[in-house]
Amino acid sequence: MSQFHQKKVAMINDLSGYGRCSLTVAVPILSAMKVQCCPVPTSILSNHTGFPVYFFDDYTAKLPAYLEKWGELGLEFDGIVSGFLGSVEQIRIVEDMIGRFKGPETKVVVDPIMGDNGKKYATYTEPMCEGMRRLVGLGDVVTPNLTEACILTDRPYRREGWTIRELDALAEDIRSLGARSVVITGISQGVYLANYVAEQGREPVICRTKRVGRERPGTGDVFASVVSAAFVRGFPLERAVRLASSFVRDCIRKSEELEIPVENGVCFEELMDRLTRIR
Ligand SMILES: Nc1ncnc2c1ncn2[C@@H]1O[C@H](COP(=O)(O)OP(=O)(O)O)[C@@H](O)[C@H]1O
Ligand SMILES: Cc1ncc(COP(=O)(O)O)c(C=O)c1O
Repeated sequence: MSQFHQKKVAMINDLSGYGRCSLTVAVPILSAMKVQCCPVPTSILSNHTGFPVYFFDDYTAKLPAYLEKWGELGLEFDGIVSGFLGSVEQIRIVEDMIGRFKGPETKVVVDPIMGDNGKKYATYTEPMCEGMRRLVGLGDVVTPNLTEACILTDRPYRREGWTIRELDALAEDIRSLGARSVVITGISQGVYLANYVAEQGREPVICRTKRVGRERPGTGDVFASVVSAAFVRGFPLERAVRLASSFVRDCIRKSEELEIPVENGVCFEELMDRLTRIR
C-alpha cells in the first residue's frame, strides 16, 4: 500500500484541549510507536466532559469537505481508526469514509465508545446504537468494553462472574455483526482486569492484568491507540493487547505515584520511551 515501510493511520476522534484523551492521546502514542497519525477531528472541546464546564464545537458539518480534499489528493491509509462519535450523522460519515478510503490492505479498528459501568452514555440514542452495530461490522478489530459489548448484542450487563463460555458467545454475537476480531476490555475478575481476545483464525485468549489505582478518563483511548498502532504494524492481536494493557496499568501506577489529579487522565508522557522501543 504505502510507498514506504512506515505505516499511516487516519484517526477519527474528538480533540479535547485539556485532560489527556482522544486525539491528544492518539497522536503522540501512534507517533511514538512509529506510525503516522492523521487526525479527522469530529468535534473540538476546550477540555473533556469529565470537568464541571467545557466548550464544545461540533465539527460534523465540516467533515465531508475535509474528507473530500483527502479524496482529491488520493490519500491512502494502512489503517482507519474510529473513536468517539457523537451522532448518527457522524457514524454515517465514518461508514462512507471507510468505503472510500479502505484499500485491500487497510486495517479498520473501531472503538465503539457507547457507555461504561453497565450504562449507555446519556447522549446515545437507539438509532446511534443501530449505526454503531453497522460500523462495528466493518471492523477488522473492534474494542468494546464489557458494557459496550452488552449494548451491541442486546444482552444484560453484569459486572462480575462472566464465564469463558459466556464471553465466547458475546464475542461470537459481535462477530456475527461482521467484525473480524473482537477485544472485550475491562472484564472485572476480582483483583484482576481482563481483556478477552478473539482473533480471527485463532483460539480466543484472556489477557489478565492486576487492577491498579483509580478509574481515570482516557485509559480506553490509550489502550485503543496502542492496540491500533501495533495491529497496523502487523503484530498479532494478542501481543498488541498485552502491550496495551500493561502500558495502561503502568501509566495509571505512575499517575498515582506523581499524584496527577484523576480528571487529568494518565501521564503517559512519562512512559513514552517504552513505546518507542517496541520492535
Ligand atoms: N485500573 C486499571 N488497572 C489496570 N489496568 C487497567 C485499569 N483500567 C484500565 N486498564 C486496562 O485498560 C483496558 C481498557 O480500559 P477500559 O477502562 O476498559 O476502557 P474503556 O475506557 O473503553 O472502558 C482494560 O481492559 C485494562 O487492560
Ligand atoms: C470528549 C471526550 N473524549 C474522550 C474521553 C475519554 O474517554 P475514555 O475514558 O472512555 O477513554 C472523554 C472522557 O470524559 C471525553 O469527554
